[in-house]
Amino acid sequence: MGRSYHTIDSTSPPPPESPSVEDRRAAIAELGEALRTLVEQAAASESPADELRRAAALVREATIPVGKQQRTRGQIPSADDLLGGVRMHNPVCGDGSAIAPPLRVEVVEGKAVGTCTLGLVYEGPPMYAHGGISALLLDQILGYATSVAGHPGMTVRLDTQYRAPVPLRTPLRLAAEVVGVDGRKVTARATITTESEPDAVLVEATGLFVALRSDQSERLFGEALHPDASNPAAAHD
Ligand SMILES: CCCCC/C=C\C/C=C\C/C=C\C/C=C\CCCC(=O)SCCNC(=O)CCNC(=O)[C@H](O)C(C)(C)COP(=O)(O)OP(=O)(O)OC[C@H]1O[C@@H](n2cnc3c(N)ncnc32)[C@H](O)[C@@H]1OP(=O)(O)O
Repeated sequence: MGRSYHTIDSTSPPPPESPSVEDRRAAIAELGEALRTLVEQAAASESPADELRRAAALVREATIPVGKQQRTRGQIPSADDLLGGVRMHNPVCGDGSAIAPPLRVEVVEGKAVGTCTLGLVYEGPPMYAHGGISALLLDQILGYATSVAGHPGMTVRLDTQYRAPVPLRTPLRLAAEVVGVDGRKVTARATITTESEPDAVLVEATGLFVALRSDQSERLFGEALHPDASNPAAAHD
């Protein structure tokens, strides 16, 4: 993998050999699945206080092996492949993310189409998703649509219309497509529906994305994109 980690526990010996990227991805996904089950069951839990305290102690114990080798803010995860679109910890799609539903996205007839089910951990109004979570999902699928259309950029504007509440624990469908390109500015639209009623739009959004100039890309991401460049800031988190 050729990437060094900032080790916060210098007493622990390094592993005998680097496991393969595929094996680390599988392990990250396994941990992500366990974490998602934990946070969902915690959000839905009606267990008595002593059970919750026992769980808190177990979780603190589980944090020890996970924390042994940590990357800094300026280091891209070694299991990721940015150009290949692998982002293991993406908070919407990442298999390793405790907070990702995760959203599964594919391209269907030029549109980005996503599916997910939101658990009680995303609750805003009782029984329904928090509005910020809907915006998060929409921003992600809009970004995906602009990327697959060959116009990746950063969101500079996200207009969201909430027409009906998004039900939790109900299979959802998201769809997004690019509707306009004007130089570096790309406009895309997206919707959230349930899978069972794909014509009844619950939330819709229009996103404006701006493709970065190379100087902007360097300024914002240079530290992460050139890990070998001398950068004293990278030594600190
Ligand atoms: C994008 C990738 C870069 C490379 C990174 C490397 C790897 C990444 C790999 C994969 C990514 C994979 C997945 C990502 C998936 C989902 C992510 C979801 C998207 C996000 O979560 S992303 C985070 C939130 N996002 C921000 O954190 C942006 C904050 N922002 C800025 O950092 C600056 O805004 C910047 C640098 C973007 C632009 O720089 P700037 O603002 O100086 O604008 P600039 O001069 O370049 O403008 C050009 C034209 O856009 C117009 N324009 C600008 N802003 C406007 C606005 N708000 N409304 C209307 N028009 C606007 C101007 O008016 C001008 O228009 P005109 O040409 O007509 O004059």
